[in-house]
Amino acid sequence: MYQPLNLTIGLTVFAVGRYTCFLQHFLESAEQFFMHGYRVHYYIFTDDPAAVPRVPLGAGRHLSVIPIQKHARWEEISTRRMETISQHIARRAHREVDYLFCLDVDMVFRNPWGPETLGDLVAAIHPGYYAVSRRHFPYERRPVSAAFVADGEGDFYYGGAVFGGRVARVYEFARGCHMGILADKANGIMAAWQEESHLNRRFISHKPSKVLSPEYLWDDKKPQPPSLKLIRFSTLDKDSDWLRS
Ligand SMILES: CC(=O)N[C@H]1[C@@H](OP(=O)(O)OP(=O)(O)OC[C@H]2O[C@@H](n3ccc(=O)[nH]c3=O)[C@H](O)[C@@H]2O)O[C@H](CO)[C@H](O)[C@@H]1O
Ligand SMILES: [Mn+2]
Repeated sequence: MYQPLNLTIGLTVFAVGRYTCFLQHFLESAEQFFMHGYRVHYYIFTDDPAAVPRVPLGAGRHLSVIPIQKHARWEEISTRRMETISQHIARRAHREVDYLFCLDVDMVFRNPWGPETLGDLVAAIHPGYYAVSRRHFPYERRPVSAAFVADGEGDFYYGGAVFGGRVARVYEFARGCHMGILADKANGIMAAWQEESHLNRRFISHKPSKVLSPEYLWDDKKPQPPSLKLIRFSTLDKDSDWLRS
């Protein structure tokens, strides 16, 4: 239905330090399943451009490698993404894409991810919390944090590994999260789940126009429940200690 609009879909992904090892599988699976038939622009942010594999791309699909610096702590690498994404949209991506998805790299596509995921502002339900009552959501609960969520607030707990939408909306969203992260940093605080906490805070005051089910953000460590018919995008089981050392 969106095809006549001739859209370009951007995808940002970060591969810093040892996380470059995920790129091959990520990109190959994206070529197979992500937005088939659309123009796609991958933006790969990495401290090691030479480590980006040369995955053959289909017609109308582009890949740009954007060098970034490596931060020492993994929490810093992960949370800095909000700043980098918003700067990248302002400088460049706003001219190049209509929609933008921002995804974790330690993941793989297993089934089609298509135009049904397009919306002004898109979030995905975290696979660990779709069947859990709201009071168990792991929101940041310290009032001193900019990511603070009071009891009784919030509809869903979203995963930090997937968000997107129209590029202008993603800019505002990522920038807002970055501002919260900066405020916390000034106070010497790291939110409970890093940028995911800020993302969840912001989605309460700026509700997503579309919420993706855990089909779009699964975790291979979990058994597939009968209610989940199709796994489209899933976290690989990984050795976090090795990756982050
Ligand atoms: C189960 C769990 O614990 N989940 C948390 C963890 O997700 P994850 O364990 O999925 O985080 P992660 O290790 O995948 O890091 C997030 C992303 O940052 C990039 N990256 C990170 C580190 C690095 O050295 N190099 C690099 O490139 C990469 O794109 C990666 O996919 O962390 C997230 C954000 O911090 C959230 O808090 C999640 O809730
Ligand atoms: Mn991840």
